[in-house]
Amino acid sequence: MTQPNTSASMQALLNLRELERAAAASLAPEVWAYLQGGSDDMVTLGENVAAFGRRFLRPRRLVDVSAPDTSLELFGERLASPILLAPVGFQGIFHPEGELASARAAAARGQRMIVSTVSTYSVAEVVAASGQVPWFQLYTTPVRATTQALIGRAEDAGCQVLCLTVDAPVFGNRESHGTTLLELNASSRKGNLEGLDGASAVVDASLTWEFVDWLRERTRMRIVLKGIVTAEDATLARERGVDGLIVSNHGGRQLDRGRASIDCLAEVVSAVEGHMPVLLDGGIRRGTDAIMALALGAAAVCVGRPFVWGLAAGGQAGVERALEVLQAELVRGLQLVGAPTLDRLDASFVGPR
Ligand SMILES: Cc1cc2nc3c(=O)[nH]c(=O)nc-3n(C[C@H](O)[C@H](O)[C@H](O)COP(=O)(O)O)c2cc1C
Ligand SMILES: CCCCC(=O)C(=O)O
Repeated sequence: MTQPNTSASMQALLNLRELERAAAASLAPEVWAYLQGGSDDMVTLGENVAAFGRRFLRPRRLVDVSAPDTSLELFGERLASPILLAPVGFQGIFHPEGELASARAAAARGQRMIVSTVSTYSVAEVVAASGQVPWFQLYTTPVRATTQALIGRAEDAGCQVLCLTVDAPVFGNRESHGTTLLELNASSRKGNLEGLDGASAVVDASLTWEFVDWLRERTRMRIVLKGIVTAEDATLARERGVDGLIVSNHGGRQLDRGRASIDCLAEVVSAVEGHMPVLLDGGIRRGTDAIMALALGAAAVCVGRPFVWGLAAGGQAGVERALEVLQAELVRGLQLVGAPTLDRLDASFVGPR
């Protein structure tokens, strides 16, 4: 049964699980499988969520939490919330308004969106529709001139932050959704790549750290590497003068049997020694998950599937609801753990069982 796209029906959905159920009912089975799926046996996909479940909060008492504030400064910008919308490609398959709806919702809530290279609508269309300038996620084609033109489009749209995805030299083995990704890549609209030569291949198996230098010479955007999961690579990124990192395993869709994102965070944070912000994505389903990540050193977090559940269930209103639910959980969680502002959080708030 398809849900009516009204704010009122979205308001009735109490948490992300309910939005997930509504999304499942709205999407064709192959689109649902593409959204939910991962690689191989989907061990890492499950771990991303399970690893939050193995951690517990250590709340502090008798702290004045009457004026909670979730704002933060990131790359010279004041953000209202540390929860960002992760880059998710081909959003037009989840709802006809795709990224335009997601971006309008993000703008309405003062939250930042990251637009994928393979977005249905171009980053310029997203800016025009929402009035918000997103971050841009970069997949590279083997043709450097094409990549350069793509970066130019992001710059022309006003983007200040470029997230280079580094966990996809090839695509993961997506048994759960068969050839859907390849078909999408071949047949879906990709607004950012229209009119560019050699734009059908969006990954480049020959990419190395030299490409980060290449990027640095060609753009003034901040460069963030998305997909770093080890201290070793965090150190290399720091030596290359990268501006930020996103600890991520691509929502368990690339390498299977890698560790959960939250299990990779501490070593990455410790390797960068405060020299750049470290973000995290993967498995965040409740405000308390975000609190754990922030307490363990993440400057901010991104959610992927959760906002897409909203998009599928109710377009812009659905994305707004997903973001609203998570933000309300974050605020209440901060009050209940005794940390009215994000800078009060540290690792002492998280413990094992
Ligand atoms: C349907 C789908 C499409 C995605 N497309 C992209 C993409 O185009 N670029 C990218 O860097 N990551 C992509 N990702 C990964 C997300 O940015 C993010 O790392 C992941 O979804 C986070 O995990 P979560 O879904 O548990 O929040 C995609 C994820 C999903 C579920
Ligand atoms: C061209 C690939 C984009 C989608 C993607 O990154 C994913 O399905 O995980």
